Amino acid sequence: MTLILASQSASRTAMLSAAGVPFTAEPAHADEAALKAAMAGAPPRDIADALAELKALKVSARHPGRLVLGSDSLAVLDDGTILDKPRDRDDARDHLLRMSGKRHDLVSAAVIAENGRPVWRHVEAARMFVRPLSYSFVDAYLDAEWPAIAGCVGCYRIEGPGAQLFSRIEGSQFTVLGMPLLPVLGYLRDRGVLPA
Ligand SMILES: Nc1nc2c(ncn2[C@H]2C[C@H](O)[C@@H](COP(=O)(O)OP(=O)(O)OP(=O)(O)O)O2)c(=O)[nH]1
Repeated sequence: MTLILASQSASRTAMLSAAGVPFTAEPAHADEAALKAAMAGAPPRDIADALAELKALKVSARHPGRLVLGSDSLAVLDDGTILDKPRDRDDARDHLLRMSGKRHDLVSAAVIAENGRPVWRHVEAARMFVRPLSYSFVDAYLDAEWPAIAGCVGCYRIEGPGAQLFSRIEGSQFTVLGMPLLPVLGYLRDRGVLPA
């Protein structure tokens, strides 16, 4: 049985395709803003988990008997500030300068739902150590990467020139790309979607 990915994220669909997972993608069109507002002040991992669950449950309700995977990512600064995707190029510049020379966490959550109920969940964080960034570097980076990074929390494509932003990363690159892929693959093996 093929998995349904409740997402319109190019990065998430690319990850599952590259990993050889049989799936179809269907956007959830969930009201993420309302949930984020309702959970203001909650731990970022709980927010990412709840958003992933919201997407998975919404699509699962439309597909009885199918496994549905929802995912969400947040960038969390060391003072607890949560950064979403940049509104525009100036917002991306602001995000990058706020992250310059500091560590932030890229938190990615995944929830799998079946028959409208969550049956599996996992949250992971990658620790991202941004090197000190000059204004000229940031402006040249945005000249090259805007608007390609418009859909990316953290304002980088780690698989692309975004790698130049970091002195070190701790954790899985998959988590940065948009989901804790290896635990997801483990559950899919448990459920017979992938070969053991
Ligand atoms: N290709 C790439 N994408 C990244 C990177 N870092 C973050 N992203 C993307 C993955 C997700 O599409 C996006 C996180 O935003 P969300 O979790 O709200 O998902 P999005 O709205 O894109 O799609 P979805 O809610 O799943 O339909 O940021 C990266 O380094 N490379």
